Amino acid sequence: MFISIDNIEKSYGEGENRFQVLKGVSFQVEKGEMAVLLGPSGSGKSTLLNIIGGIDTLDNGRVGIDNEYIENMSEKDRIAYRRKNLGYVFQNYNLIPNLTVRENIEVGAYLSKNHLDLEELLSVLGLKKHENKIPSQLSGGQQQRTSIGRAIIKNPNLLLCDEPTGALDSDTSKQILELIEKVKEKYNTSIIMVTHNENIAKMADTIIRLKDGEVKSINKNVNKVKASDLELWKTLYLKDYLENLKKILLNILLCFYS
Ligand SMILES: Nc1ncnc2c1ncn2[C@@H]1O[C@H](COP(=O)(O)OP(=O)(O)OP(=O)(O)O)[C@@H](O)[C@H]1O
Repeated sequence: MFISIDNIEKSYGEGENRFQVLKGVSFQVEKGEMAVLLGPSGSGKSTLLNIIGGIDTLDNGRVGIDNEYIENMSEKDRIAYRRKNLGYVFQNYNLIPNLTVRENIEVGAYLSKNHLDLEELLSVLGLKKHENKIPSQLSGGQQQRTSIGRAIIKNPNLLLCDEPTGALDSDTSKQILELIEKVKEKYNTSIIMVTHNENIAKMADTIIRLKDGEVKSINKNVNKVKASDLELWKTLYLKDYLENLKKILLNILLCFYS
């Protein structure tokens, strides 16, 4: 097994305020496979991703990539391990504001001896004509393409994506998901992607459902959908509809009690 997440436990706070966020989470991901972590807000998805990415620490359990376990390493080896194995894509891009697209991606290349070819990657990302712009001159989708480039240029074994389309409209979201799918197929990258969107999960090889810090189910996705065929608008429409309904009900209540 390529990526092995074994019995992860994590709590925040002390004494009476102690709150267990992850209660023994285990799953595996094969090389070149995409796993989606699906679950409601507060179920522990981002905490888990941050632990796998070495951004946060765990209380119990272990994370292994290709039989290397980060918990057994010195700080120096841990940094080298992160550089070699991990790329991170966040919802809010986190680009360096005064560097161009090309320079932002190049930052990732300096972290690896085995990096991908920058010119080829700029073409794969569809960013060739924007390469000399700085982030404030880009659309949200172009900024997210740049952040995917920065994460992937070092040719990591594992790409971690935390709600990568959370700040984007449905058309741009689809383009970004198509790009993530293309990267996975071209470079055989393993991907763990966090989302609360059931429709996005349909593109995964494996769907892992989390609830209250526990794994509720792990399913191989036999009816996998290509990113280009995902129906994202339905979810957004339902979300907008529920939001409007909530506002209407609140207004009725306010009228009633005022
Ligand atoms: N640094 C922290 N200190 C204390 N509690 C935290 C910390 N980080 C997360 N939590 C708590 O852990 C729980 C899980 O948070 P997490 O962000 O992992 O959930 P999530 O499933 O990613 O939610 P969302 O979809 O809303 O981002 C939440 O109740 C949150 O308040």
